[in-house]
Amino acid sequence: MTDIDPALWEDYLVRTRWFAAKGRPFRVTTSRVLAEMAGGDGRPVVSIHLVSVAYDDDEGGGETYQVPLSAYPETQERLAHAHVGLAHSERGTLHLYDAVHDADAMALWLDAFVDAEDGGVAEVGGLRFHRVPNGGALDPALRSSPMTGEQSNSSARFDDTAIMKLFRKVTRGVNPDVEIHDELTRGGSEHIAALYGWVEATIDGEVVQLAMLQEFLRTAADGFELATGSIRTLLADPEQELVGSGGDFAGEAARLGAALADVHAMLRSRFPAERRGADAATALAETMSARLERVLLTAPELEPYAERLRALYGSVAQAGGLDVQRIHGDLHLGQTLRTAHGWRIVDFEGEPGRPIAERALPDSPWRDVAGMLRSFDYAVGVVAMAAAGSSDDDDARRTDLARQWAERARTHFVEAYVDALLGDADGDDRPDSDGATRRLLLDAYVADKAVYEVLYEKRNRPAWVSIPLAAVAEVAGT
Ligand SMILES: Nc1ncnc2c1ncn2[C@@H]1O[C@H](COP(=O)(O)OP(=O)(O)O)[C@@H](O)[C@H]1O
Ligand SMILES: O=P(O)(O)O[C@H]1O[C@H](CO)[C@@H](O[C@H]2O[C@H](CO)[C@@H](O)[C@H](O)[C@H]2O)[C@H](O)[C@H]1O
Repeated sequence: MTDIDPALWEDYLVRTRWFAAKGRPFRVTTSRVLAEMAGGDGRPVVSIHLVSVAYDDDEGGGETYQVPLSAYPETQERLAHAHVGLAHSERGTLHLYDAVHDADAMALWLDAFVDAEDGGVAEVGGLRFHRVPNGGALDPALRSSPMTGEQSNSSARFDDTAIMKLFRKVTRGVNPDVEIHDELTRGGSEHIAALYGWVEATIDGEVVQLAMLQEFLRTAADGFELATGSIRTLLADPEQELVGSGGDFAGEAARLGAALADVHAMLRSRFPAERRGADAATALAETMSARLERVLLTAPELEPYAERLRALYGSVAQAGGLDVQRIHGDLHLGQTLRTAHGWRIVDFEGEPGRPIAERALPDSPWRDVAGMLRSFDYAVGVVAMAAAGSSDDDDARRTDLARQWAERARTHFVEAYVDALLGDADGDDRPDSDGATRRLLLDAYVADKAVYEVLYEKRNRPAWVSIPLAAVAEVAGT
């Protein structure tokens, strides 16, 4: 494959969901072909490109993205929606498509995983395909289809058997999603999708992990869809009482809280975890304050709440200590799936905006708990936004019911989490489980997440900024 014109990459990147730079000025600095998998038998040649971008704004910085392309000498009507552009090679003009959408291309990944066999490794075109011992059996006849949800990465499922997530932002070293899934799979966690394998390569002597293969959860329903569905059910009949109605989410929220506590307990036992001293609380407060000051530059609408938030973070600095362990790091309802066998948590990659090395550091589990609390609030906010404009006499009652829904979901989630935490076999009182510290940390993490979301929404879904802004106003007590 010959080099691809930077203008083609720039035009393509802004059309994708996974490109993080929405609205920021950027340029493609380099692109290179990392690996190439030969086609044949009606399959395309697939080349895996690494495309680096630099940002031309005050924030600066840059990222490298993985872009696998399938190349055909003729245009492919079936892939029109995934067309990337044209390239010129010694083989003539090639029509390039996003390989994740191309079942004939994804078959090359599947074949390589099949060749790796249980617990083994296969090398194909510069990539290493690893299979975990006792992972699922893989049939080479499985057919892939791309997942269609809003994603930071790109996934394709192989029928009902497995799902492969291709990491879009590429960083050197172990990917936290692979690392955590590997440990939790070995530990036999019931609340994740088991890891089947992963793909990696070596660049300048360092490992980069490019994709992850997991159990496909056939009966899964997205947690955020379930929550918004439950609110819609509730509001459809504003006469009804929440408790005991079909729209009450308290039971699901409690089961989710217990599932998170179980995952946290296993993470505590399989990764470093410790009680840190006063310095850790001060450092946490500084990190939260630094985020606030950074986001204020782009979101001046946060200014009226800034003083109160600084005071809240100031109290965190006085907390005296902090229990830390490996956590999820970007937990929200969209990272949870309700299956016939209970809740599962997915996507342990951490917060997409943070450097990968930072995401693997031990952190407070209350960050995850707060992430879920924010998500209950989002579910209510999204339903309210969809209903805006259509007003009737029951509006006040609906607002009240939605508020009750969020309150019950929050309370049941946290109570079940804390109950499971305190009932943990180790019997000690970690992490930060005294009530006052917990409430302080939860408030601060909720505020910090809402501040993060203000920036996230401004860049990705400007119409949604009002949801986290309202949360900031609430936590700032204004
Ligand atoms: N093991 C799985 N089985 C079924 N669906 C899954 C599985 N893992 C993820 N999904 C679906 O794919 C979506 C995106 O997965 P996720 O890991 O969150 O990707 P990203 O890192 O791109 O955000 C999830 O919200 C879920 O709907
Ligand atoms: O799932 P990702 O790792 O890509 O997380 C990013 O995108 C999320 C949106 O898809 C974003 O989550 C925010 O919106 C959700 C509703 O769509 C809501 O449930 C979350 O509470 C809210 O934070 C997440 O913040 C971002 O990192």
